[in-house]
This record gives sequence, C-alpha cells and structure tokens, in this order.
Amino acid sequence: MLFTDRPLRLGTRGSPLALAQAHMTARALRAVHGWAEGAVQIVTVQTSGDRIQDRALADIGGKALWTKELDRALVTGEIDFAVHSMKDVETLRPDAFHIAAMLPRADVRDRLVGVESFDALPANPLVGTSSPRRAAQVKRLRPDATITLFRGNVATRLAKLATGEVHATLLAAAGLDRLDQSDVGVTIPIDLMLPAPSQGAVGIETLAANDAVVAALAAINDRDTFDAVMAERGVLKGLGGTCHSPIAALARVEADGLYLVAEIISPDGQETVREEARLLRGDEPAAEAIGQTLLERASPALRALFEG
Ligand SMILES: NCc1[nH]cc(CCC(=O)O)c1CC(=O)O
Repeated sequence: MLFTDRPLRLGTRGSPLALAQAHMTARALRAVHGWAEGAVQIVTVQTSGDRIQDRALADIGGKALWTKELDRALVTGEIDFAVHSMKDVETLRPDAFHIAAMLPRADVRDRLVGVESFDALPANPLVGTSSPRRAAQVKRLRPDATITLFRGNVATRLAKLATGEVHATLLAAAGLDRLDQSDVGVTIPIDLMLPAPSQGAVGIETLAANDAVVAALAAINDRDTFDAVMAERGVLKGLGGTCHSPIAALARVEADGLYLVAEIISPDGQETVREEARLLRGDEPAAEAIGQTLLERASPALRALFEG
C-alpha cells in the first residue's frame, strides 16, 4: 500500500469501457508494486459527457465534459488519480494536473461495424458517427454517404446499429477489444483511416504536486506509448484543434525517435492535407510545428475550421 491507513483511490467514469480500463490500471499497479487486492479502490464518478447523450460533444463543451468532474474529485482529494482514455483528455490541461503514466497502447485502428467493407455499403449509405474525423474519412471513401449523429457508449451504439437506424458505424478497436468484443466489426487499415490522436491509449492523471502518487504511477508508465501519444497531442496543440475539427495523427516509435503521420480533412472528404515526419521523443515543439504546417497548407475553408 502507498498510504498506511487507506487504499489508493482510483477515479473513473462508470461506463463499461472506463471500468475495464480502471481495472487494468489497478491490476498493473498492484502487480508492479506487489500490493494486495484491496490496495487500490475504484471510485466511479459520473461526468457530464456520460449524462448528456443526445447532442454532439463538440456542441456542448467538448472533451472537458469527460474530465471536469474527475478533475474536481482530484482537487478535493476524493480520488488520488484518474484513469482516462487519452483520446478524451483535452490538449490544454490546467498546470495543476499531471499525466503521470500511460498503459501500453492497444490496437490504434478503427473498426467498421455493420458491413464487411466501405465498398459493400449500399448506394447513399447512412453511417452513424459523431466524430468529425471519422465523418470526413467516410466521406472521402464514400462521397455518397450521409453521416448521422451517433453518440453513447459502445453498447448503445451497437444497439442503435442493430435497430437498422444506419447501415454502419465506426468504433475504436481498442474499446471493442477491452470489452471482449474483438469479434465485432472489420478492422480498417490506417492508410484508409488514420486514427484520432491518442486513440487506444489509457492515461493516468494526478495532481502535479502529489509527489508520492506521481512516483507510484510512474512505475507503470509505458514510455513508447507516452512519447507517441504526447507527439500526437502536440500536433493537436499546434493546430489549436477542437473536437469540431477533423484531425488524425499517429506516431510510431522507431530506433532513433518517432515517425509521425498527421492529417486534416475537410468535412466533405474532398481535401486532405497530410504530413509525415521524423522527430525526437519528447520534442513537443517539433510536433506542434507539424500541426502548424498542416494549417498553412490547408485551403482557407479548411483552415477556418480551426479558428475561433
Ligand atoms: N469518447 C469515445 C471514446 N474514447 C475512447 C474510445 C475507445 C478507446 C480508445 O480509443 O482508447 C472511445 C470509443 C470509440 O471511439 O469507439
């Protein structure tokens, strides 16, 4: 145990995926430190993102809706650290918070659910997603597609698909795998759908000032995942991206640094600006510069999506 008188309190959202990721984190901590079963206590916190299901995230306040209540629980000391899908963590975080560790990354790709391939969709297909990135990438592959807003947790989306509301939807392979639903959907190669920055990564945040907890968490950090995800987040920062913006980025660890691919796509899928670059681990300014280069190369209409 880290504290002699109480367990470490792990804060998480209550969705099945969030809970699966929380248990993975608790297990990793117990294993690396040799702690007993009860050394980490899981505390569930409902977030606004979980509560509001009928509007696109981008329209109601963005990614902060996934973290706000957990941030507050960190500040009040109700929890010692919070476990997040890194994809849901805003690029700009208050200085008080510190990303202390990331778990080894899962499959970064998306899965197409409902049909065997984009070609197998009928003419003028309906595709459900609330992700501007996935919407734009679908339109690039299938200009005849209509995108309908699709929110809710993985099970909710699969249930909506089953009712025949849409022909297909897209979900992160990582989420499906962690929910033991690896058999759902067809994995889309990254050259067709470059994933969202941070997709497939679980991050653990605590208060920067909480040295003991920061050190305990650092022991489970997967450095390759951490460095790759930080570079992808750097691109987002350079773009000033919000969740209105169709942005994809993926960094891969190589022998002497990172290989980063990033793209921005117009909502109709007709314009893609793509950059590929090698950079050193931890060189966040270089990653931000790639984001800025994407913007400079974009048409005024695409660039406008990133302003204001
Ligand atoms: N807010 C949606 C969200 N955030 C993280 C994941 C999946 C897990 C991951 O990417 O690590 C999902 C669901 C999805 O995109 O299908």
